[in-house]
Amino acid sequence: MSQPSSDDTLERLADVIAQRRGGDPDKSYVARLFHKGRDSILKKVGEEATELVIAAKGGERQQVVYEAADLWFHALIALADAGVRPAEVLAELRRREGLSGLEEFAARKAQAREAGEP
Ligand SMILES: N=c1c2ncn([C@@H]3O[C@H](COP(=O)(O)OP(=O)(O)OP(=O)(O)O)[C@@H](O)[C@H]3O)c2ncn1[C@@H]1O[C@H](COP(=O)(O)O)[C@@H](O)[C@H]1O
Repeated sequence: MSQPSSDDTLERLADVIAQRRGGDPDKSYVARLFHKGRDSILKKVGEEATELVIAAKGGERQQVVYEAADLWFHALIALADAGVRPAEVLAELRRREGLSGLEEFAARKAQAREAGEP
């Protein structure tokens, strides 16, 4: 049996997060975080990013998976707070597919030079 795609997982999780918004903070972690407000959500994203960095430095594979899941989960809450769906982020990544990061950087630099920016 084939596994559902990761795109479905992010969309389904985003649906659950949207449903929890405005829910009882005593019954739902997501509701509690929304209740605490944007600063708390963004602080959590920063903490989870740092935890992923530490795990990746440590090099323990499974720990990296756990911390990346924590980061993606909290990033989805931040996206919901900003009114952005995962599909929009995935579409942006798809748009960048095949576009070399180095070429994009060089084009941006050239544009800035033409515009007389330092
Ligand atoms: N994927 C997750 C998920 N990942 C991590 N977490 C929680 O995120 C919290 C923060 O993680 P930390 O490592 O920072 O742990 P902590 O020490 O408890 O946090 P702090 O006290 O330091 O703030 C933990 O309580 C985790 O349980 C999650 N909580 C919920 N989900 C998903 O969200 C759905 C809705 O959850 P509820 O809103 O709780 O119903 C669930 O069914 C899951 O699918």
